[in-house]
Amino acid sequence: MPVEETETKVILTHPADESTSLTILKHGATVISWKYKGQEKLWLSDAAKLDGSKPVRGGIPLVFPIFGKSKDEKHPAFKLPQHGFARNSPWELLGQTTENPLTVQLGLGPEQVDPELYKLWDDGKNDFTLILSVTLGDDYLTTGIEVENTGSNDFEFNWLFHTYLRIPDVTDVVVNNFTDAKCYDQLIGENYFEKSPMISFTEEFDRIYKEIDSKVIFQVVEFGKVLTTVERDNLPDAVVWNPWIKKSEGMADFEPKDGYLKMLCIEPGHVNSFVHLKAGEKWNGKQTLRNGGEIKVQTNIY
Ligand SMILES: O=P(O)(O)OC[C@H]1O[C@@H](O)[C@H](O)[C@@H](O)[C@@H]1O
Repeated sequence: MPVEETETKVILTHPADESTSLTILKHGATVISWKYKGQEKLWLSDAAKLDGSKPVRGGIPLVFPIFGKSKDEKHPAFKLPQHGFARNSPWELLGQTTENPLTVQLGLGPEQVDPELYKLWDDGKNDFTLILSVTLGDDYLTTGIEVENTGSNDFEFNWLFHTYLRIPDVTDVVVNNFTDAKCYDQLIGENYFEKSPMISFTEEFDRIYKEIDSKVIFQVVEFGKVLTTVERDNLPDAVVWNPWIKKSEGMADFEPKDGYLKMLCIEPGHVNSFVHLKAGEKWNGKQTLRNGGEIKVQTNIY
């Protein structure tokens, strides 16, 4: 069976190769595993809560309608917890949409969100439908989101795929194609242009790269070999995050404590500015993670 549904999960198995599969937890519609030919490509904490009591520490949590915590008291999302409520709500499997490549959709509307949480966004005034499409390709995983404003008032939101990539050792990898991109470094609170030809990791890392053209891809490269390629559609920003030693120690659901060496978050999103969505309108964004790839060097100067 290419698509199997249990009470808490949806499992997709590639019809031509059962060693290629993925698992989606209905809680948060979080993809918690993507195996390409038997090799796990996503990082999931050993202490991740998979029972719906917390957002999942690992896989691909979904960030909506706010990235981080709003600092603007007057903003409609000010009262929401960090990263909003999509990653912390029970999504529903809508069904399989295509056989080749294998695609399923999951949906979320206000009625599924904890009412106490939903109320914190603009006093519960915003009516929306989220549809997540998850595709398991031969050597890729695509997650696409459609946000529809089904209400009568306009609203604004951030979207982000908080993707935790599993890697052999973060100190051995570099990531390309952020060179000359605008960047906000969350650790020092400063804006600058990224100047490194490749970014590398030797300490805590938390940067928002902004307004990067859709045709620019990001690649995680280990000793000259591409491990994973990240492609984006209509998601201009990308957060790159590694908690390193101290921050990992402070997260109860982060295990093992040296797990930061085995993970790197590359998070395509629309977070530098809000998407303004008029009543009745729809917005779409998409990321594709591809196993391997040829090294491609691109610039952010146009
Ligand atoms: O602990 P959370 O809410 O899952 O967030 C994890 C990280 O998410 C990243 O996207 C942020 O840039 C970090 O600042 C944050 O620490």
